[in-house]
Amino acid sequence: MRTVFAGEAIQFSYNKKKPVLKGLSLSIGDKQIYGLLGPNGAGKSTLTKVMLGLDKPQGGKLQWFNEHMNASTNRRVGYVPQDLALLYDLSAYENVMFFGKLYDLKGERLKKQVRFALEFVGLWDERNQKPKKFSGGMKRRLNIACGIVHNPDVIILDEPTVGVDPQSRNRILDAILELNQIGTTVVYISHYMEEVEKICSHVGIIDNGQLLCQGTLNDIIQQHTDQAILKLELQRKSTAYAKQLEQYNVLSTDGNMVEIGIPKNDVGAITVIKDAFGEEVKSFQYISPNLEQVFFKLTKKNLRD
Ligand SMILES: Nc1ncnc2c1ncn2[C@@H]1O[C@H](COP(=O)(O)OP(=O)(O)OP(=O)(O)O)[C@@H](O)[C@H]1O
Repeated sequence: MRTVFAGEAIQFSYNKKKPVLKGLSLSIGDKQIYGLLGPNGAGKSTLTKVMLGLDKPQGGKLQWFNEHMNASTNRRVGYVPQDLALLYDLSAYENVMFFGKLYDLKGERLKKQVRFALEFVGLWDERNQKPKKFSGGMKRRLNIACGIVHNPDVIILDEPTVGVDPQSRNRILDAILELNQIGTTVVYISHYMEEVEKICSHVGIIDNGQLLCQGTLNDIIQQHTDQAILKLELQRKSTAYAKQLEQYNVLSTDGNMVEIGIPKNDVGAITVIKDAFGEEVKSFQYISPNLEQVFFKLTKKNLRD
């Protein structure tokens, strides 16, 4: 696998008292969809700014495409910021043109790329409208078109689905998958665990300015989880079964709901527990180990805390 980004022991602080990135190392491989996860304040945006060369690290080493960052590597990286970066008095077409020109595109190539970007996000028919009339989802899609107009090899998207309707969200996720299929490496920052599980091939979890783990989605789930969860809905309040529940690894109880941790590859445990409660079981649900569990185990926080 070719590495497109390699960061080693990156250190960064806005002021001397409080380091934000504390010797963080991570690597992103060619054509990956790399999900960058971390609780609020973990340092994701700061890391992104350092990766883009907008902030200079005080220590460590970083390389794009096996080179030190320079004007030519910068041109190969696109960025879609969390805050919409649009010019509201220009049309959608003019917005994308503007960003294309910033990357030195000209003439026919510029026009072709603007058309490609707008078609890609499904806004070609609306190209002459001004974004102030757009819905939240359309603005987000235009933001993405501006980030991909120069056909970057890597695109970094910072929470691109925040505040959009489900239809636009699906369009955005499909567009990201399509971009990846045509060879673009994607760095995807999101607070939505289910989105990361749906589209990302690789995941890195950071907290407190350090990388806690990185790898393929499957490897991370396998390595950092030891149990699955069986959710039981019982006929009576869970307190009525206190004695019976003693022998299990009860994770939580709420009314007549009980969550029991079971060894992740021990499917037989489900039958044993169900049989033990017999008619008392109203319904049950098996939750296989997932990224949310890994995140909670490593950070002791929920992603949206
Ligand atoms: N411009 C700044 N000046 C001083 N401190 C900052 C600045 N920007 C961020 N910080 C601090 O750096 C730390 C990391 O913030 P950062 O925005 O990188 O985290 P994040 O993981 O992107 O969080 P979120 O998920 O909330 O966007 C936080 O403690 C934050 O308060």
